[in-house]
Amino acid sequence: MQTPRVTSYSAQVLPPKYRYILPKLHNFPPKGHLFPQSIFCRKRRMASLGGSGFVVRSQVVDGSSIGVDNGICTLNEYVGKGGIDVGDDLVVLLDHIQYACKRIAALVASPFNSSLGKQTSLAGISGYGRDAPKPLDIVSNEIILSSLRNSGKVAVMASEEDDAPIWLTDGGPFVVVTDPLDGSRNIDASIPTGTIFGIYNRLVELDDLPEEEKALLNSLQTGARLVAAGYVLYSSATILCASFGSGTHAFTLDRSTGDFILTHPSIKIPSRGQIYSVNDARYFDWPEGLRRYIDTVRQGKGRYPKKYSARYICSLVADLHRTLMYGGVAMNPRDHLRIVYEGNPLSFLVEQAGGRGSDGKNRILSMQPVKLHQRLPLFLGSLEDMEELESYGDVQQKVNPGYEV
Ligand SMILES: O=P(O)(O)OC[C@H]1O[C@](O)(COP(=O)(O)O)[C@@H](O)[C@@H]1O
Repeated sequence: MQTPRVTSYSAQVLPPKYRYILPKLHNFPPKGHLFPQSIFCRKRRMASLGGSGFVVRSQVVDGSSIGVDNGICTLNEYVGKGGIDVGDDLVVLLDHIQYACKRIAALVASPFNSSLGKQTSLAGISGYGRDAPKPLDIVSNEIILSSLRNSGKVAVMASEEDDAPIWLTDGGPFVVVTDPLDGSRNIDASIPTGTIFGIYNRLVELDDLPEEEKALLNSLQTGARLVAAGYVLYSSATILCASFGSGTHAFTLDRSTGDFILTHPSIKIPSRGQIYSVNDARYFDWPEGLRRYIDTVRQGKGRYPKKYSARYICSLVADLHRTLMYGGVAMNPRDHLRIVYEGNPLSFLVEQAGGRGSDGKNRILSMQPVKLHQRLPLFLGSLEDMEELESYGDVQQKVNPGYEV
């Protein structure tokens, strides 16, 4: 199996001449979010669930009712004309992303995934060291690429697995950034993994630039420009969590019908959690501020007078999903995760759920990426926990020795 690797464009760095221009382009088009507030999903009997007691609670999102007691609402219905109506182009794109993620879900759960993982010809691509793409990353990347291409709606795809963005369709209205299979180092132990994606509008004012250049510039949009973002968690359940700019909503795959069903409308991250999530074997490489913060909250001496617990799966999507559900902070304080594929989409989801995403100092969504594969410290979580953490000032891990695992 071959992976297309494009290497030509000068290290995928934003050329200096654009550093001032790109943020200005970001006023186009105005981002007063695309979608109307009124949300209604049509009723459907839960035939396939056979009265299992599965209930989508009626909730209020921005004053509108969403979900129907004892009824179900699929992702397609949610985003379609009877739902929030994100527009036909985005509906088509989401349908293709869903399909790709169902294929990846099947792949990671397959009895054959471990033999795939042992195709050494695909592993150990030189120069990547510990971050060498695993075969399942590569297959997942190809699945997503083919779905985006087939959608006809994507001008450019930038993937963590590719050196450069891939130009797909002239006139495609969207730009998709993705980490096709995050946490894949866990796959042999059947620990959860996830796909992360972000969707931007194509910047039409760049259309006349050479392909490589416009592909890069479109991919380096700030997170504040996201039209939609999401992750798919491959775990005991397959959960697609997404935001289209008005709240964060999770849909669970019903394996009997193949539909993603709205199960967690309008997720609100608790303003406080009692959980911190970090690889604390790195404690001795942390700066003083981060050590003090963790020492303080685990003794119950922080602003919230309870002892915090540690939870760390080492699979970003899973750690974030738990954080959205229970609150707290999920962090990787070293320069490891990437702003374009992980930082921006996940910060968008957290903010839409009422939390905060930062690099320990700055709001992620306001940062201008200057490199496609730019890495940064990433802190995502409950508003009050994040404020407390940031008040320690010095929380970014600057030394980053080569960890083996
Ligand atoms: O080794 P660390 O610093 O704990 O990093 C673990 C993190 O790296 C990831 O595995 C992503 O790294 P890769 O992009 O190299 O796969 C996340 O899923 C996880 O949260």
